[in-house]
Amino acid sequence: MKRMSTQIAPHLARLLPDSMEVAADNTLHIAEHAITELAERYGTPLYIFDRATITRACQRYRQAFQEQYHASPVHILYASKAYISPLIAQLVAEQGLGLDVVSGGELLVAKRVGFPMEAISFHGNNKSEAELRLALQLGVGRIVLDNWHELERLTRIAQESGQRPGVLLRVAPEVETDTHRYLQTGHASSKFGFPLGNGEAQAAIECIVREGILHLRGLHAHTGTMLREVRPYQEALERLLALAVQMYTSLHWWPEEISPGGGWAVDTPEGEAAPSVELLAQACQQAMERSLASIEASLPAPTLIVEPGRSIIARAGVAVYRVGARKVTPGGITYLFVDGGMADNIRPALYGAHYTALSVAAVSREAEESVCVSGRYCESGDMLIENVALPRMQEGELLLLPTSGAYCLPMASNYNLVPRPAVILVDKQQVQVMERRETYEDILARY
Ligand SMILES: Cc1ncc(COP(=O)(O)O)c(C=O)c1O
Ligand SMILES: N[C@@H](CCCC[NH3+])C(=O)O
Repeated sequence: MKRMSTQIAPHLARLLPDSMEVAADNTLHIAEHAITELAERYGTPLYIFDRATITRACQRYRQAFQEQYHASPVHILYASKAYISPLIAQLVAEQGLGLDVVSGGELLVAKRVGFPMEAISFHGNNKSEAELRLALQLGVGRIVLDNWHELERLTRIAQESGQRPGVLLRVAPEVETDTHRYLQTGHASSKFGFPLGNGEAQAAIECIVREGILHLRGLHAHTGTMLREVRPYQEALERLLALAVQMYTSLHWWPEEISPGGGWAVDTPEGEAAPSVELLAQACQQAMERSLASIEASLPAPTLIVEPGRSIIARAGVAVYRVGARKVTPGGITYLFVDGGMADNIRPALYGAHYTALSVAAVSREAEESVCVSGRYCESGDMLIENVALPRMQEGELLLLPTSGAYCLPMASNYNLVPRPAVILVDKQQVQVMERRETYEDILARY
């Protein structure tokens, strides 16, 4: 194998999984498996996850917080909405991380692998009665309450079952973030959380504490995703702690746990590097220190919970498509049609997210043309990449899209009744099928 840095521009190499290399024949390999062979064996579109990259990302989070954050104990929960399968849940548990789930489905994946339930936070803004009952039955560590309806629903279920579930109160901390409008979650008019400014968060805490039916373990906020600044994390922590002080004064209630959520950015194809996780850990340390120093009473620093999703899994995953056709329009646009598209990756259409692509078999060949990588779906907006420079690719060649590990498959659909792709997890020893390719039988079985 050759070092990738001599074959691929450094800003592109940084987007690839740790175990990806360029072989002597100039084709891409992952964990010593030729991508061309994996595509032959498992078909395309194929999503490939690199075990080593995920493991290191988990370790990096743990180490960064161990070294930079000393104010209180820390729990790192992997946000499974970014991508989950039983194998990923197992891997994350082996690395000592907990899990953030957002539905009964994600919770059942955790259950299937015997994930420690105490290490799970159950999120969502409209958890059903059945989902709440499931969480209670499984003994989930904390249910994150989003609104009054959930509070009432869970209180009733807890009374009926005689259990006292642990809960966090999700607060909309009124913190602005510099990210796509659809990715902002902590502003005053966010759909998530109890508003802070109008006193609802305070009233909810009072209600839970006075009733004593639920065990209010702490406070939670999540301000957005693809965040490159530490400011929203600091502001969220400071506002949550200020709220805690207010509630201590009025109720003598103090949180055991506090969370500024997840949302840390990853490197972009445009060459914008994500700030380090160490920086995030330092920022949390500063915010906790500052806030606690301003409190007169001597109160213990709450355990910190962080919930990274994208920054654990995005770079570990690549999508491999086969080129089916090319078309040059009279207007001069060259389309490269691939066998997947918006149904396995809605992010470009939904958020205008940018991806880049490499030719699997001709990595270091000079770019010869600018193309629009377009999917197979019946939508003009089905463009995975509007404009990317590539060597001239022919029908049958393989195209690889880096940083496809987060929020592509979890948002995949059966649009046009196309079966969903196969997903594999690789390391040097083995290739494991995480999700078999969906079949027409699977699709028809639902009718
Ligand atoms: C409550 C909560 N926690 C954590 C995350 C994970 O975000 P990210 O994948 O950007 O780290 C999200 C998603 O935005 C979220 O809504
Ligand atoms: N699905 C989004 C992130 C939403 C995270 C959940 N609040 C994305 O692709 O970036």
